[in-house]
Amino acid sequence: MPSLGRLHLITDTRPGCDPLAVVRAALPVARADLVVQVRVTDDTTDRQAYDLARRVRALCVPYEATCLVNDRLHVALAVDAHGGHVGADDLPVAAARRVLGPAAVLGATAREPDAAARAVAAGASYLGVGPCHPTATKTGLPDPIGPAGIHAVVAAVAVPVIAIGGVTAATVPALRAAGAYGVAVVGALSTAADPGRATAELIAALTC
Ligand SMILES: Cc1ncc(COP(=O)(O)OP(=O)(O)O)c(N)n1
Ligand SMILES: Cc1ncsc1CCOP(=O)(O)O
Ligand SMILES: [Mg+2]
Repeated sequence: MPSLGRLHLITDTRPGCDPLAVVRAALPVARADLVVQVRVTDDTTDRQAYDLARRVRALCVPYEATCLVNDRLHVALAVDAHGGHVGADDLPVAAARRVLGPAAVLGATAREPDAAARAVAAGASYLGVGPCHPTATKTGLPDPIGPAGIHAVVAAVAVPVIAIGGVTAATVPALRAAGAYGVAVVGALSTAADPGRATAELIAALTC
């Protein structure tokens, strides 16, 4: 299993976005500290998801960056990704582990300590925890849990906790102080005027 990167770039495939351009800008800056999670909108076909994931996987190779696929684990297997990420509407964690196999990176979403501990017992190798802060990227989420909510989960599990939801370079220090191993971002990179520079700022915040 590759060591987990601290900066998780989640692809933004909403209209007007260019996810491959963002990945290309981030990779030379973050290199093996980068995890690219291929996440597509629900109306994306499996063929389109496969094509994007195949390209992302190839881009990651020279940088030894990790490539994961959100939700669609058959796409993860098809492109030989390092693993996948599942949440409450996806395959249960134990089933996802059976699909991906023992060596894969498997992330699971958890918002509170009990669910987090259950996800780890079922085979999650890291947890995506949030939303930490308000986000415009995903609707229908519960209230933000803040750094204190992150800390509660960190105290309950022994796997890396990746904080997600409204994360920017400015909010990283408090999340790290709460025990987050890393962060996952969509908008902080996909809407950045200069995604390479935004990547450098996030990496600097994560490593100081
Ligand atoms: C690192 C990380 N954490 C949480 C999520 C959210 O996953 P999920 O709850 O399944 O929601 P969708 O992303 O599928 O809409 C994530 N993708 N990555
Ligand atoms: C998929 C997801 N799950 C919880 S928050 C979120 C979206 C995070 O996007 P952003 O980094 O733009 O707030
Ligand atoms: Mg999901």
